Amino acid sequence: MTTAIHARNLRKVYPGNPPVEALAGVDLEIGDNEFFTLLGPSGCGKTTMLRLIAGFEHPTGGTLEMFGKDLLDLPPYKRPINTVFQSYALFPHLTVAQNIAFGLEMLGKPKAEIKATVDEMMELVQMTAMADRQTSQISGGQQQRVALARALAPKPRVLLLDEPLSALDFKLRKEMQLELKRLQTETGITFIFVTHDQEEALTMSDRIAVMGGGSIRQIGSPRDIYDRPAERFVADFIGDTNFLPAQIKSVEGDVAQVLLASGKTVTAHLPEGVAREGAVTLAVRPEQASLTTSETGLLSGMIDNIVYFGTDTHVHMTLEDGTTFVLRQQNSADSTLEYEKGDRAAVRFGANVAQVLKD
Ligand SMILES: Nc1ncnc2c1ncn2[C@@H]1O[C@H](COP(=O)(O)OP(=O)(O)OP(=O)(O)O)[C@@H](O)[C@H]1O
Repeated sequence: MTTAIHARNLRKVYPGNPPVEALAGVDLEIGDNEFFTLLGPSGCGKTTMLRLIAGFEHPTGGTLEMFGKDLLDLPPYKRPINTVFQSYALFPHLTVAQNIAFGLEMLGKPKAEIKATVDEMMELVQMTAMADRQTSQISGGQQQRVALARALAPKPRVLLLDEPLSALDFKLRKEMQLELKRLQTETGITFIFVTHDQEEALTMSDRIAVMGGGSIRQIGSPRDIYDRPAERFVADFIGDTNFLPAQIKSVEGDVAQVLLASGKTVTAHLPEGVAREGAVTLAVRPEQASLTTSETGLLSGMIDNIVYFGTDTHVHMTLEDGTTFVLRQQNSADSTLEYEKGDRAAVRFGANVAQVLKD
């Protein structure tokens, strides 16, 4: 993997009383051609990271390189980087084509080259038919496409995207998620995408960095992050998770035998850097568990509520030790839930499904 962006011990402290440490020493390598997402709750430092890469802010400490060259000495306009913001900042009185051409004209490109690039970009974002419309007369989704085309037109090596889909409605956002992924694949440009929406991150990214409190808590593929969260913060932030108290009985490599509150034992995955003995917390996703009878299950309890969601049904339980547990069962023509609210039942999940967490 060729490294596009390399941050080492990157720090940013905003002055104030008290000062705010927005980035607390971040180490990060983003590959060329990657769709890389910075995901985390509000205030965790995502935008600060983007602003440092773009050059709108200077770090308090650490280094930042792009394709092996120091970025920090370069002013923003000399960095082969472009940004798409949440507000598209288009010129409403200019046409689609003029908006896309604007940056290229500022760069002093020859007329013929500008025309060819604008045509190519309109084709790419499927806006050719609307070339002569003013951007005040197109829909939000179309404006988003124009903003993307304008940012891609100077052919930056890295495109920064700061929550670019958050102003769109749910259906359009879904469409644009696929569209963004297609654009990234077709152009081969490194995309660094910032969002606090976990579903957006999971559907589009090659890799995700989950941030919390100014540092990176875990980096991995969407599957790694979802199936193998390394710590409670990540498991809690991404998707729904059941947390179960447990005791480690024995460990072999990355597999642990753990004792549940019911006295039954189950095999769980043990990530690096997690306690290899004593009391731990297990994470189990709602869709990875199923209902069964008390004899065959791992943990018994009472069904508190059953909620129908159309595509699936959520079963809320209180286990014998008082822990709450939610299961999710997919609905289909031949699956009917055999349990009712108030029934006693037990929870079952397979070997290696549960994940031992760092607290
Ligand atoms: N110019 C500034 N001056 C002082 N503090 C700032 C400044 N910009 C950001 N901060 C603080 O730095 C921290 C990180 O902010 P940042 O905008 O990077 O977070 P974020 O993860 O992008 O949040 P959001 O999702 O809400 O945009 C926050 O505590 C924020 O209040």
